[in-house]
Amino acid sequence: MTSYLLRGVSLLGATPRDLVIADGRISDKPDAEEIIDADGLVALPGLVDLHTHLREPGREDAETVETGSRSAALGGYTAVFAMANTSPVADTAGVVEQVWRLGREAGLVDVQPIGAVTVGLAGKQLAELGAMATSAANVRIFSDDGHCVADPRLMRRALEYVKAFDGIIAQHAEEPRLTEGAQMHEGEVSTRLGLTGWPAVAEEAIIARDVLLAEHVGSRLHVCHVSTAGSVEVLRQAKARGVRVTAEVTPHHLLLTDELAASYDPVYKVNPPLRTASDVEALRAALVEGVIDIVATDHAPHAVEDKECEWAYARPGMVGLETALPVVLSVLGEQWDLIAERMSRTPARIAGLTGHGTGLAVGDPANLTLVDPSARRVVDPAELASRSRNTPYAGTTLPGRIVATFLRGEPTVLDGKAVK
Ligand SMILES: NC(=O)N[C@@H](CC(=O)O)C(=O)O
Ligand SMILES: [Zn+2]
Repeated sequence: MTSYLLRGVSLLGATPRDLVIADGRISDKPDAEEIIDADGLVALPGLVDLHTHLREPGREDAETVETGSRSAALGGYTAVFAMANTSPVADTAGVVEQVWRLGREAGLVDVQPIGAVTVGLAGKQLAELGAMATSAANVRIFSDDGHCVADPRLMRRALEYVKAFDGIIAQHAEEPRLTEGAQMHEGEVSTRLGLTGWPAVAEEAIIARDVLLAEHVGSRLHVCHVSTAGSVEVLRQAKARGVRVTAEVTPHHLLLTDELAASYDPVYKVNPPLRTASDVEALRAALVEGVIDIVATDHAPHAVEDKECEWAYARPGMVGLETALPVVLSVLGEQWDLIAERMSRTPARIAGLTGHGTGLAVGDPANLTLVDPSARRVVDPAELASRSRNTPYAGTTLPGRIVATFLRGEPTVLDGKAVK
């Protein structure tokens, strides 16, 4: 295993120093076989994404575990959690083990499968949560993401079931009766465009219900892709009462608004939908404050025929792994410790993922990423490593370039390029 000396690297913005990586760990050895000039680069613990769609098995034309892993590594990630809405659905030990094994074979990031809460994501009966938890994939997070676990009795039972092993139910909060036929955020813009709206209350009502259920059961709830100011207030109250709830926000909900739907370009169609400028403002404040715990990408690759069509027929979702850190940098500025907290340490802690999200101290596993904060890049969809091109940032200039990523001391990205 090659050892590396990162010359003049800044740990989270601190005074530049040399950092040695040897035998897969941060080392106190004085030198190394390879020297990397890290002048002007900032080291962050490798990013951890709790919400990635990898599309394998079933839609390998949109993404595979390998292409998604490469996209993740290029974005500075060393671990991603793969959502269960594949085909077949990841609702058995067999499928989660398959995804886990494919991740290990690709060897670019640690791929941790999320198991479905209900069989086939159909919301009717609980999936084999226990079998997935005891499988080689060691599943601790369960989600029907893409669908809401709308039945309150099933949600209660799922929370009760995972409590035994301190598991988490990650909810896609969308009351389906309030979003029938919805195409975008319900508000001024949807009225002007004549598109059916997805009201904020469809999200807020489910979060309010679920924090009460989680409180009642004493179990852990995680709220996926929080998108409204009202949701932030529900979470704030629940946390103040001591409910075991955590929440994520996506980079796109921190930057983009529903005004973009006026272009009718389906690249801006996503669930939950892009909201208003005042929601964006509330989400940013909640992330800084910690009412929202983490940033998660909701990387949702889609094939051209599912995206480049009429708005009403397009699938919702955007790719996000390769632009997440630049978007967050543009939103938060160079608050490196906060970025490390929200994109690496806290997601690792929520998931109970050891070896990731560390302090980059001597002896820690060398899972880290090097960023050039002074670089600015124009996003070109053709340059993405993801198999899909549905980025809302085409032609946008974003700050920060991910120069290198290390997974247990092995580079997965060097000089901004994937190593394999
Ligand atoms: N976010 C999306 O718009 N789409 C996701 C599902 C989801 O996260 O809800 C997908 O799987 O495409
Ligand atoms: Zn979702």
